[in-house]
Amino acid sequence: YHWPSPLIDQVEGLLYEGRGEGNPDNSLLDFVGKLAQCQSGSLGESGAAEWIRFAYHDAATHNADDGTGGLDNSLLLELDRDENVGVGMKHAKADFSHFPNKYLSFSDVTAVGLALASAQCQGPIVPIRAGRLDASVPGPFGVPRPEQTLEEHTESFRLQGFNPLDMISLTACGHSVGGVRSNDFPAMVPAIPGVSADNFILFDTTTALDNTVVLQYLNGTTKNALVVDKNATLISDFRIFNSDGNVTMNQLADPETFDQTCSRLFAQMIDTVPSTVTLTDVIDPIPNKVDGVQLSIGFDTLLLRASLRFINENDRRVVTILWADKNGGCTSGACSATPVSIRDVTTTLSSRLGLSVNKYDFAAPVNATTSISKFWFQIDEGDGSAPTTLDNDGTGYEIPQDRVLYVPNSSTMLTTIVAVRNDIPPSRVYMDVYARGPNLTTTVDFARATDIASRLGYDFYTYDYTGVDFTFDLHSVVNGTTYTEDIRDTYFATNTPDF
Ligand code: HEM
Repeated sequence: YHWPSPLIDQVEGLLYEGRGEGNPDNSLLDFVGKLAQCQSGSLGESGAAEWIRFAYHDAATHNADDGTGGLDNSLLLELDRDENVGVGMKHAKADFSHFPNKYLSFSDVTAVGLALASAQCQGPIVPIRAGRLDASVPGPFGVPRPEQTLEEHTESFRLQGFNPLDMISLTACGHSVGGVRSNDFPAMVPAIPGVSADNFILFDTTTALDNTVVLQYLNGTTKNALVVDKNATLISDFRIFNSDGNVTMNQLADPETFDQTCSRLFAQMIDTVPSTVTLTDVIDPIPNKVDGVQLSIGFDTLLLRASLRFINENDRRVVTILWADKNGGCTSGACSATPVSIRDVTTTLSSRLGLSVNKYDFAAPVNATTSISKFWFQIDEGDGSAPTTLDNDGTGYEIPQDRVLYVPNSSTMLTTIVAVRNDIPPSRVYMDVYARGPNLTTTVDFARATDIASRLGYDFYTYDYTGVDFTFDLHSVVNGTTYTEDIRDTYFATNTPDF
């Protein structure tokens, strides 16, 4: 791992760190807030269950014989099919769609969603890899339906890459959360007369992703509609669960076996990708991670924002950021700073791994004339050992340019403000907009922001973009050379602490 690694950085962040802003629901982009919905609603609907079903339905159209399909986001193009019926699908789509960008595919977000859903609902820890690619055309039909025969289901799981025993286990793992909705399967789940058209029969009596569904099936108390429905055609779970004489279900009655099996099969399911796709190694927590790097402009100085994240807590730890000016030295005489805040950003997943994730935030004043070329950190753990230097394996953390800078504190979700060096006037200032997806949505030119006075050798430019939730690259063209600020996010417009 070497910083920056945009894909790894983002997936690792989504998995192991929250936003730590006190009120996670403030943010459109907060996975943890959405995941409070392990169970939500009076009927027991579960956001986590919706995310897991979504992941399965996307992966389920893999064809192991020719290596096509799998977790590739083709599901978004297949949601009008009967086999993908359900309001839960639309919820999951809406939840995930705030996250993809030019580095992060929708299908990687879906995989992360499954891991977070499982962790949040006391289910197994699921190892995550990244690098999935999103399909641009729908895939074949093939998601299993309740009315199909055991033979059809066995063949369908074979094509997905699962043997008949895996089919039993994976179905039990999936059907340990959520349930069947009357709106989606009215033949199985009737509306509650006079009360609600929207009825919901849970697969088991706990909201946890645990083996209760197995135990209740084995002891005959199950209410799982796919086991006990009076229409024998629709009881696909019953046919699958007892297809080996209940040997597998009896094994899954042991909680540890259930957890290990579900971890393995969920991982296999989300790693089911077209044969042309190569996934990264499993993404483990990065011990000392730099992120949130943003050179911006304050009133008297430039401002270098950056965070250093640790996965263990230490009250005695002292962290200093140091930097070199444009010429590699420190002619301004002031090139170090201490943190402005220390935040706990532990997620359910990281806490279940025994980690205590905390961020040291810096907003370092950088002389606008001498500027900055790179930064690094000194860490004193306060335990008597010698302080250590963290410098990205010797290269330092580089700031590639200071010609075009995002100004998050002056920007809003609707108005993007950038600062552009004015010693040599740019011939063009523009941004490439990615509206939460891998593909370029549009390119727009900035206009001078006449209401913001120039300062520190920078002019200000503005653009009102009607899409409120997007990532973007900024560019300034100077003497034929294009300077670029890679992947900024409207998220920071309202969520950058005001130092
Ligand atoms: C033969 C195989 C399967 C059949 C026929 C099947 C069928 C169904 C049906 C009919 C529902 C109700 C959906 C609704 O009312 O909206 C459902 C829900 C669900 N299924 Fe499956 N399923 C199968 C396998 C799986 C697998 C392998 C997984 C995941 C590993 C999975 C995960 C889920 C989840 C999490 C829900 C609950 C969704 C919610 O509460 O919103 N299913 N399934």
